[in-house]
Amino acid sequence: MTPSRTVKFLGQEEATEIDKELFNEYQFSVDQLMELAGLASATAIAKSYPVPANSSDEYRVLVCCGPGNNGGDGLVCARHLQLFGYSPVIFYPKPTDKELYRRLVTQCEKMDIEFVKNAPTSHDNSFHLVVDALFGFSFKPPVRPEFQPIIKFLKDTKIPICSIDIPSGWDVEKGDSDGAGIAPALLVSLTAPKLCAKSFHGPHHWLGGRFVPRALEEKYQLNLPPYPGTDCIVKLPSTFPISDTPK
Ligand SMILES: NC(=O)C1=CN([C@@H]2O[C@H](COP(=O)(O)OP(=O)(O)OC[C@H]3O[C@@H](n4cnc5c(N)ncnc54)[C@H](O)[C@@H]3O)[C@@H](O)[C@H]2O)[C@H](O)CC1
Ligand SMILES: [K+]
Repeated sequence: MTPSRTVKFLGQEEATEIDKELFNEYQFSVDQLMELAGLASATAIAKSYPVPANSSDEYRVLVCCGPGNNGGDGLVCARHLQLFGYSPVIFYPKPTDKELYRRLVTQCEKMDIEFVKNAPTSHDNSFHLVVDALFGFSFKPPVRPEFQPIIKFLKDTKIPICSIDIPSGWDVEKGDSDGAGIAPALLVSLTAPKLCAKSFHGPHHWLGGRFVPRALEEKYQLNLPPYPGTDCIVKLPSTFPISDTPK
């Protein structure tokens, strides 16, 4: 029988296990993978929402960053978005006191990327896009009180949301089970989609994080689609053939 080539959806535990294996067995550093994750995210955004040619208006993007590695991906993404011609503004309410994060913040500050202190309100229409880099695959519901205002903004806003790895606030495995969560227009799944991606019905689903060694892909039977040429992202169909459930 021909082996199934449908991409695998990861449970929370398996995503964590693969992440650990990349760091411990394959000896990647967080900085390396975060740079590729953030670059893939910015590339997916640029492919889906290009800056209009010959426009003199700023293309403002609000990048909301959380306290973990998902937030780090957001800081990297903001830096690349600026290099791609966007005008990112960062909301980073709980900066992580670790050297890696301090360096990422310094890089953004030195590139004149603005940091805002207050969570935007749903009346704020000054942005063309919002990047959701609040929580990734380590999120455990419910959202703690300090992040509720920004999640409320993401639920209420009409501005297209681009989520990195997980739509924030969604259960990593059950997804948006009650339909009351945020509704991103774009999702960049990193390494492989997580089970929650089955609830994603937006128009732009990308796979990024082109750093998975072949042996690791085979060990976890990820069945990743081929990346075209030298691209760092590949488009995933919005509706997947469902073949995998966590063991
Ligand atoms: N292998 C890969 O694909 C890589 C992915 N990357 C990105 O890393 C995140 C996972 O990062 P991690 O640090 O493990 O966790 P999170 O960012 O998801 O969040 C942890 C952070 O959030 C807090 N938190 C958890 N639950 C709640 C809650 N209910 N309310 C409020 N706060 C919460 C927790 O305390 C932590 O502070 C992955 O998704 C990718 O985006 C890497 O960058 C590269 C490798
Ligand atoms: K996210």
